[in-house]
Amino acid sequence: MSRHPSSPAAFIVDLDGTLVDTLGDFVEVLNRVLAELGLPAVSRDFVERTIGQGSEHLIRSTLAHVGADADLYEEAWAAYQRHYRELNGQFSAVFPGVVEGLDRLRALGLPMACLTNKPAAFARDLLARKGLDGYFDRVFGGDDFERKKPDPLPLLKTCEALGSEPARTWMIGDSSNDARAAAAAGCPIVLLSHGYNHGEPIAELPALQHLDRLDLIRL
Ligand SMILES: O=C(O)COP(=O)(O)O
Ligand SMILES: [Mg+2]
Repeated sequence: MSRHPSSPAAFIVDLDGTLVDTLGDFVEVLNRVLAELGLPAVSRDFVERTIGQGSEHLIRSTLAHVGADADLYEEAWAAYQRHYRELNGQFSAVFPGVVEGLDRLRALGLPMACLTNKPAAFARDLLARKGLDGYFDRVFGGDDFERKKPDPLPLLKTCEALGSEPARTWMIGDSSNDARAAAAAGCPIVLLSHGYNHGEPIAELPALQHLDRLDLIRL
């Protein structure tokens, strides 16, 4: 029985910037790819501003940023996959408060999914390597649906998979992609401040809750 109308019935949790600080992985992979292609390296700042919309967007933006020919995309994509598969998680860390926060969510006994724009295979691998895989009934990546966040489709499909109503399925994320997708899907949004929001302050986006750590979530 629900405690009040907006009490959660399920949770959908983003991965990069929300559960795991993966910026180091992205920087390392991209710079290995660029070195292999004989192109200049990119800065951590550039990568932080650019991640969140999936690997295709990241690779295309990176090639454009270093002034490379867009025709290099296929080669860069293949190299990106190879390097990412190999070092996934090695330059990443679980954010403080995440394990405690997930424990608090799990204690409610509600269905939980991880939904990221990262390719699903990399997401599953990263969750397992960081010991976070056991929390989720379902894991969906950017290649599981026709469109990625900020489109609402991935959230609506995930609600369907969890058997939960969007209005009572809380999305927990770190960027405007999560916030826009949640708003369009009709899901309440909880935003974490420690992630990557294209260089914009996340506090400016409307949310049910703004948190500095996941374990501070009000349930
Ligand atoms: O763009 C990505 O690959 C990661 O994005 P996420 O924040 O949806 O996990
Ligand atoms: Mg994110």
